[in-house]
Amino acid sequence: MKYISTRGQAPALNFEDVLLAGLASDGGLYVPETLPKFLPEQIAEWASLNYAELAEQVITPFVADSIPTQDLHKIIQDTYASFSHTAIAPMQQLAANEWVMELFHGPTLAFKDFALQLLGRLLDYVLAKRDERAVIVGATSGDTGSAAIEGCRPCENVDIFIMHPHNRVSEVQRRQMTTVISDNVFNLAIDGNFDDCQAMVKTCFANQNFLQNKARLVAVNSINWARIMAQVVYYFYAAIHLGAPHRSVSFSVPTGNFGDIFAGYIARQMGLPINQLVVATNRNDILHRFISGNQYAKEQLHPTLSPSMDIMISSNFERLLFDLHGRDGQAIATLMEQFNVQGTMSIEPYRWEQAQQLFSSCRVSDEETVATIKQVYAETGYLLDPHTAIGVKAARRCRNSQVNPMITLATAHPVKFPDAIVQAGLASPELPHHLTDLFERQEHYQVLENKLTDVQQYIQTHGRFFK
Ligand SMILES: Cc1ncc(COP(=O)(O)O)c(C=O)c1O
Ligand SMILES: N[C@@H](CCOP(=O)(O)O)C(=O)O
Repeated sequence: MKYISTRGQAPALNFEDVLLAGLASDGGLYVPETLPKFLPEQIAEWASLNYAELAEQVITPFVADSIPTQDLHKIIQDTYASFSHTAIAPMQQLAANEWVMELFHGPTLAFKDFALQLLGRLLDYVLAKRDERAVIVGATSGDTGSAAIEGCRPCENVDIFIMHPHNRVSEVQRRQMTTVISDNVFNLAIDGNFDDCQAMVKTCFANQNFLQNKARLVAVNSINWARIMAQVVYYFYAAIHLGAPHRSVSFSVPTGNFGDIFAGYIARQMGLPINQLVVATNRNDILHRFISGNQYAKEQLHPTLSPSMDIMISSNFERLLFDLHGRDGQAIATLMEQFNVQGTMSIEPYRWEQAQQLFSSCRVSDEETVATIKQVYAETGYLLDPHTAIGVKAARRCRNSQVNPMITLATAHPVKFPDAIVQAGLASPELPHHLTDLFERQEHYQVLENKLTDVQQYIQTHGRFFK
């Protein structure tokens, strides 16, 4: 399968090169040139598969030209063996036709493990085969960081530098990253917000001279197509569980960088009967303002009780725009340039209306988040994390059918965000066994100014490949 850039000027690549590429050389994001499509009969045959078996079916067409079947089989089996629940992504029913899918049974207790446990193994495999070394530079609002560290730390040929916004992630999230002591793991607390960190990652890809040809630069954020690919699987898993392909389902997705919900959009393009995708945002609502009013405009970023979604510039939104513009790379290059200069964009109404046919959106305040945690707990005894609560609230407000099951993605375990749980008047759950001593472990991280040159210099002076 070939992958092309959303800005139309970078060379088409195969999966292996896309995995290692991060951003395309023209600043765009890679997407498959054509998506694999599954027929209803084929999807129906998958009803008896477990998660890893299903993942193999869904992922194979994306990687077949780079990874032999038996190697992929082993990589996927190992990936999901690291999860603590035998169902991998269990479903919980809240009410009639209302479900949550728990995506927090991986090692770092957030949905990021689904893709980053796989991505680490794929990287290790490809780098070893090519005898190459990689420097990962990643940005996190809290969850990608620890999942990437956990997924990539065992990779012999990888150094991993993760930037998080200083004092803007939860203490559990910070400790999950900073207590990992390994000579290839580096945590940087940046005096800025997540957008600042993400912008530095993208600038590093645009100009890689700072690496002095010592290693290649690799992305662990959802700009890397492999992240999206792995996340497509659980949409199939949930939908089949609830009757697909014979029944359509809807999803509500707590959204920040638009990666997770974009994976749902891709699943639908591949043949999964999805009726509605609800974009659930916190106060940082740029995506809600686009879906509801065709206005994609930068505003100040505010800290909230759902810190992982404190994001303004949503990387994967460009992938959706590409499709809405008939996959015209030049049009996207022009649009993104306009957005970079003016900080705002709208698209032609007929294109926006096309998006509205599938996507709905809702902004949920901190007060509503806390009230939802409280309400759902009172109704069902089930404890939501604040991000999932935003998804549930948005689902209840936006759903366009009571007949199709509505599934909210439970993107993180509540133990990661005790502030919101306590504000809801509830007791924060206990840390799972492998993290019980998290608060006693020693932390290692470097606070840096929000300056690219400082970050790059840090990488040069600390990275193993520069010695
Ligand atoms: C717990 C949690 N929920 C939701 C999101 C939003 O996901 P996405 O950025 O893929 O839209 C994130 C971070 O990305 C997260 O960490
Ligand atoms: N919420 C994320 C932000 C980064 O998003 P990504 O999906 O592009 O890696 C986080 O927790 O770090």
